[in-house]
Amino acid sequence: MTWTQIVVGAAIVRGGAVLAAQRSHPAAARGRWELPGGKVDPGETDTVALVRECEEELGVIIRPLLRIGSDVAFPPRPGGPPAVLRVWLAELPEGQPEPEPREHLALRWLGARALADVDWLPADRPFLDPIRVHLES
Ligand SMILES: Nc1nc2c([nH]c(=O)n2[C@H]2C[C@H](O)[C@@H](COP(=O)(O)OP(=O)(O)OP(=O)(O)O)O2)c(=O)[nH]1
Repeated sequence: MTWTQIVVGAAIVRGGAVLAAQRSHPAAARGRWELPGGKVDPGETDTVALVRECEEELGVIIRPLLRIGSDVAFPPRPGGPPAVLRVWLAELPEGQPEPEPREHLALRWLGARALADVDWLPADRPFLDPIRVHLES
């Protein structure tokens, strides 16, 4: 049976803004923006992977709240497994430090009106509307 690589992303919301992260690699994606997160490892649950990746990338322990949107399929890569991006709304529990860009070029908190101001990776774009709804609620 074919397996699907799940990539999890966190829409970390604070004070009406969401945290966007600027990729450093590979060259084709360098400078573009994504949600913090990464690949789910074998045997790991999605949310365990989400918390682990965010701690590695940002130095904070997030709290996932609820899934938003639907899985978005990445374009197939020759020889690679099918892969999808799956996103959770998340929060930074009180007492966590300010997120720092340990693996990204930069971090930005974007309010609803600034959401479209950065060059998001294509798979992230379908999540912008559900994120906007949460930022405006
Ligand atoms: N983490 C994350 N990855 C995303 C998003 N949107 C998007 O297209 N991707 C892509 C970029 C990567 O190809 C893949 C995520 O894998 P990753 O973050 O573990 O990538 P990586 O290059 O650091 O890992 P690796 O290939 O070196 O194992 O999904 C997003 O919002 N968050």
